[in-house]
Amino acid sequence: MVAHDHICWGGGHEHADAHRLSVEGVTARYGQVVALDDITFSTVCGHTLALVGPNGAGKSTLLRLMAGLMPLTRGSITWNGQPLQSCPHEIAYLPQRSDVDWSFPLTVRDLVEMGRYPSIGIWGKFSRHDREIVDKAIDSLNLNELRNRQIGALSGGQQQRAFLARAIAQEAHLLLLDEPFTGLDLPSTETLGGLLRSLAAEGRLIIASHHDLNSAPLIFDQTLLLNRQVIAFEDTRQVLTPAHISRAFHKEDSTP
Ligand SMILES: Nc1ncnc2c1ncn2[C@@H]1O[C@H](COP(=O)(O)OP(=O)(O)OP(=O)(O)O)[C@@H](O)[C@H]1O
Repeated sequence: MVAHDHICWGGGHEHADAHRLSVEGVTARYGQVVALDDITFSTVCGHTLALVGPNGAGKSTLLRLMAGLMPLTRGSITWNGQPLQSCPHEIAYLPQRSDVDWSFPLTVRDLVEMGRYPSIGIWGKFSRHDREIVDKAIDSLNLNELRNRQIGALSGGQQQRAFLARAIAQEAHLLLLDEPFTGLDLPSTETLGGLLRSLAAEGRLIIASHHDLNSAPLIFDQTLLLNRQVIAFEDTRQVLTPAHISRAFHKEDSTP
């Protein structure tokens, strides 16, 4: 059950048998543009991981690669040693809000039910078990009162919660979120941050692109700082140092 309204401090919640994501030597191009060059990192469920870097650093590209929405030029992405693309049911991808057609006629419940499609197929029949999972996902994200509302008529924070409910209904362990905090006010940011920490503590791996360096340590226990290449990776407080940030954002390093 996810019902936290606060941002908590501290490290991730690793379990001995946690699922492992490994990204090794990943390179990706758009034509002649090298968007990512030799990216390597590895982590396990139980963590919230921020992708931080300047505009054009490759954050969205890395999320799209992991979601299987574009091909790798080189390298591999594995989930417990298997190609990640062989486990599509494990991946829930939440695009940037600007990439979603909010005018599409879809209620919150319709959206959350879509989380069951990877298991039952688009034309599959909903069982009582599927309906229970959908109800539970809606309930756990406090969306009961909004279940029949069109997704275009939700606030930004409610829209993110609806997409998270879909991911929970899917029973995915890897949640890939593209700039989920963009446009949210402080209370909504705190609510969503607390939810992400709770979802990770329940055994999922949350990876999100993030622009706000101040809130990053409050929400994410791990950070991958990148600018086409990896600048630093590991605990957020050790990654987001002035020296690393200067390197990533191409500023002068003012540290002695
Ligand atoms: N469809 C595309 N065609 C060509 N080049 C692209 C395309 N999408 C992204 N790029 C380029 O790939 C690089 C990485 O872009 P990406 O969107 O992954 O960066 P980002 O870190 O998510 O940026 P932002 O913070 O601005 O969202 C940039 O140089 C960008 O111009």
